[in-house]
Amino acid sequence: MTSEDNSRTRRFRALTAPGTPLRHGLDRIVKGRTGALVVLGCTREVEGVMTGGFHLDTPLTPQNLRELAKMDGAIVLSSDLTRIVAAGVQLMPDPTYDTVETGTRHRTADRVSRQTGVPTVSVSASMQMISLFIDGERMMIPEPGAILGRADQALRTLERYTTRLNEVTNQLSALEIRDQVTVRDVGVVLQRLEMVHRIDVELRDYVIELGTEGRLINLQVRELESGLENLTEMLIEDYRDEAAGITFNLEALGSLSTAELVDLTMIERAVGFGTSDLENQLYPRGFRQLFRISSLPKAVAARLLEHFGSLQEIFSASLGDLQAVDGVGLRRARAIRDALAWMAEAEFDELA
Ligand SMILES: Nc1ncnc2c1ncn2[C@@H]1O[C@H](COP(=O)(O)OP(=O)(O)OP(=O)(O)O)[C@@H](O)[C@H]1O
Repeated sequence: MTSEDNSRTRRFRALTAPGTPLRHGLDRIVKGRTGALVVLGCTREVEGVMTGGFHLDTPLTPQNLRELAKMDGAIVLSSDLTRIVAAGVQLMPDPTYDTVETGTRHRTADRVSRQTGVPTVSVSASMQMISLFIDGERMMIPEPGAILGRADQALRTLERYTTRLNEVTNQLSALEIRDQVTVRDVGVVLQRLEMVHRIDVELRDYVIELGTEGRLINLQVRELESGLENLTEMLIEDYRDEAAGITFNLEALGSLSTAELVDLTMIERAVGFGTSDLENQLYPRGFRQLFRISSLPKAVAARLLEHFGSLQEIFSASLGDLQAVDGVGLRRARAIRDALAWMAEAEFDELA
């Protein structure tokens, strides 16, 4: 599936998520056990398969949808999903479109969606189930209760993963300050970062499917991930060194299977550390550490690194040395020295 397909599917899943008028209407139909076939747009291709029925052009409200679903035939919505264009429509898609669905309602929904490219929704009267047919696929629209259970479980996993990620990131900071970082130490952080990323993607899908009921989950996810937002970019700034053969391609982590992700040598190979020895020492530039000094403007931090070349050099710089950098006066130089001293103390405690 291309990313364009993916975002189209996400859009329609969002449109059928709890809180939308369409979903309210569909839920009422499920409760009323009547079933329905709804075409989510009225293009020329859709008009080509429509016969009979009533032309309405009435607002899409849960009540209207529920009432019109009592009639035999399909309901056709306007392409912006704000109006009901027609009801009681007989759809006549080309029967040569392959479908594995059983039951005429679901077969028709599948064929119409494939033939016209417009998504359709079927509500099964016998199974009390809502399905979305889009781009040749059928997706069940689960009940919010079922998604909430899964989302809750994923949240608990995310909580464990972010705690561990914070732990290994703090350990990495301590080692960076001691100048004792190895490929293994960075590999462990990347491993944990990717695990958090994967569970985050899963949770984002749940949030979309839950619609308005997903707001709390969304807040909890943001809360758990606060402070981790720029970690990927900072690690790249610190460790990518093309000249030394360290490609540090973090996108490659996404191609590792779950089994491969637990193996640090696979991570090292995918990302590209320029060595296969996990105990090999690495020399971070120090972006991540400097950006932790809140009073220091980012531009000045970047200039400091450019001037000194590495965090270790900044650590051993005198007040006078620091002031040689554009934007650093005596006060700022003192603030940098104090912050670094404080950091060193805190990080040595971390390793103790
Ligand atoms: N080609 C079609 N165009 C419009 N509506 C249709 C079409 N085919 C089926 N339907 C609608 O689906 C209804 C149920 O048909 P049928 O019992 O064959 O479906 P089903 O797939 O077994 O559905 P369910 O899972 O709801 O029992 C029909 O009464 C009609 O309202």
